[in-house]
Amino acid sequence: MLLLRPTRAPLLPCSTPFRPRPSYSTSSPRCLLHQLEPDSSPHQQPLKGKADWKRRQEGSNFIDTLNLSVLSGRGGAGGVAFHREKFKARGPPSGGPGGAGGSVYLLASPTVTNLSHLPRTIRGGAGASGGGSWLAGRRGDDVVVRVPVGTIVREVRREPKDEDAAEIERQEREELEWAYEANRVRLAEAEARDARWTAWKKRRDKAEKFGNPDDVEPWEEVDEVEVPQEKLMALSNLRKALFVMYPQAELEGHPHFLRTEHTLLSKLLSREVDMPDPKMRRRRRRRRARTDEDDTPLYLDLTKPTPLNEPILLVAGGQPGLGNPSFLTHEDRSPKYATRGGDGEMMRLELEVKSTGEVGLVGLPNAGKSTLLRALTSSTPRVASYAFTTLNPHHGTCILWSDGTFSGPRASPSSSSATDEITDTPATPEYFTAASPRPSRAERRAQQPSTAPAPAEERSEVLRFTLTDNPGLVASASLNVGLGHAFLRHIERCAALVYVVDLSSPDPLGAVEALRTELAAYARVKGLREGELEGRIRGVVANKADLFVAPRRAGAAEGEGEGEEDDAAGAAAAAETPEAGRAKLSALRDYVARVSADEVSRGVRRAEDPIWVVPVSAKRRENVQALVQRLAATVRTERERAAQREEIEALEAEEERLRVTGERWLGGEASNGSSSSE
Ligand SMILES: Nc1nc2c(ncn2[C@@H]2O[C@H](COP(=O)(O)OP(=O)(O)OP(=O)(O)O)[C@@H](O)[C@H]2O)c(=O)[nH]1
Ligand SMILES: [Mg+2]
Repeated sequence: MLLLRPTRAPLLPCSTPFRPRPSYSTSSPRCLLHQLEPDSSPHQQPLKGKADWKRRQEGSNFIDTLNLSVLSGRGGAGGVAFHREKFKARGPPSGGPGGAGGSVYLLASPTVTNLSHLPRTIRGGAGASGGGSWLAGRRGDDVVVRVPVGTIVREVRREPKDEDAAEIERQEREELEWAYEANRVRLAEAEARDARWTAWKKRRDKAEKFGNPDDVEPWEEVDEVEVPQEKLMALSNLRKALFVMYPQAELEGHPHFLRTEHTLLSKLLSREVDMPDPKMRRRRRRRRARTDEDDTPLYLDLTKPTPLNEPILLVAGGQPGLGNPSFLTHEDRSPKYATRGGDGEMMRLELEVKSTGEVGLVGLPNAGKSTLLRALTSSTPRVASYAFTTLNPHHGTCILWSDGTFSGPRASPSSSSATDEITDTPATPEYFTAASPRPSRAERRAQQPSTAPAPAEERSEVLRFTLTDNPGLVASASLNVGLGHAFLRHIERCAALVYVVDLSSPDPLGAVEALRTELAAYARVKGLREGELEGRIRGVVANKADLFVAPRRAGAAEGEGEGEEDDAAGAAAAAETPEAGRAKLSALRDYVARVSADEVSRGVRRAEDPIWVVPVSAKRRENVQALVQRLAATVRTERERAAQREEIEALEAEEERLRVTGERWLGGEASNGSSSSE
């Protein structure tokens, strides 16, 4: 997590210091900050557009990569006002402080699944100006950007060309120096005039009291010192950007005002506060570095949901301006000026969502991944008998109960649909094609049984894990061919992967081989460890096993002798006998065992993680119970390993902390020792 406010001085010392909103904690360490990932390769950009286009064609507005700008709001100006009351003609200054600008925060939320709800530019609200009667201006509205869990956030810095930046910087600095110089001359002049006036007034009062007032020379104004026009101009411009004046206030020769101005200009010169940008000449300022070593581009990997009360600060809102009571001093009883608010900041971000399911389903198009997800969870991805039905990842939760059954979170235990065959999703939604109009909600409610389903016998939840159905992989997806990386990025995060192959296809072994090759190639392209993705494969689901069962053969046999077409169908069906299915399955098992052993020997896979093979029929939900048991065992092992890894990391971090502290302590002792010996 990030610091929520930069530790930056307000424009001027102020009796009411700016405080962040109390609901946000500022204590979280900035643990996820890394250097920019090396692989944000520009060649992915056109294909990203292609993936989004294809999704839109299918009527989906899923967006998993997005470039956006976040801008925080400007702080409101302080108010310049004086209290007015009956019988009190000249009340004290009563301008309220301005409102702070709105900040922009980031929150990884499990309630969003993609980035389609985000506009390209996100702005925090501007703070309102302070009013009279000590009324503070309204704070600018904070904005919380919600992104899915699993989003990677990278800051993109587009620095202006070196010469431009240097030229603007030089010009700004020169104008500041001129303004400072002009202010210094005018301040010295005003202070001298003030001193002269005090002395003259004293003499005149004395003469009026004790002698002849005519002895005192009349008051004479001294001509102003010549200051070059451009310096006066620079001072006047900066004054407009820094202060709000009371209408028709004469502050030109006012020593107290000039002194305040001098303080502020000195702070600008020493870079304690930022230069104001009244003309938005440089558009918006980049996010300020919180500390010197903190000026690396932001990189966040949001693998866990962010606590709601601790959103991550992206850009802080502008500081509020101070009202004129802040400048009340013994000498200046009616300050006729207030400061303007600080500018907001801007940051350009590149967001990339990488899904974080625990078990990812990987397979060629049409293998039945979506059908399998529908069979195991209550998620309802589209199912159809053509390739690339699924274009973005779908998540589902599988719950295992103590009585050995399983269900998705919404599935009712008594629901009969748990055993129904999963049919393909109709191309056109039913309510467009249905002859009779769709029943109203009231009618549907009336049709429902009046009594609630009987509660299931006592059972408790044993395990709950998430499954991700991913779009189908094609050959050369790792080279970003087709919609390659747009699909592959979503399997990078799954703790365990499972291949789904169509057992009825001519070459299921070839399918496994193709998937392995793609994963290995993608891992290489992404600079992952060798075998990183292949090593995560835990099993193979041999789907569509129902196509090998007797009824089909029997159905085909019925058609025998009814013509040539039927002969062809009969031949195809003959290939799909249970014996053929068993032969294919055992060939697949042998092949997978060989692959597994090979990966163990290459050091990519642990010996205790051989790849299992489970034949299922996702469509008919047959043998899925055995599959769930396998998946549950895998998830349990992975969770144990993750917990162990976290423990080891925590221990290492603690060791490192002790080492650094010890070194500091020993270093301190050594230097003390040497100084005492001297
Ligand atoms: N007979 C039979 N058909 C199945 C089975 N599983 C899936 N199918 C059919 O296979 C076709 C493709 O299923 P999908 O679940 O859409 O396949 P997919 O792998 O998600 O495909 P993509 O999303 O395009 O990658 C559909 O027509 C399903 O009805 C099964 O176990 N048996
Ligand atoms: Mg699918």
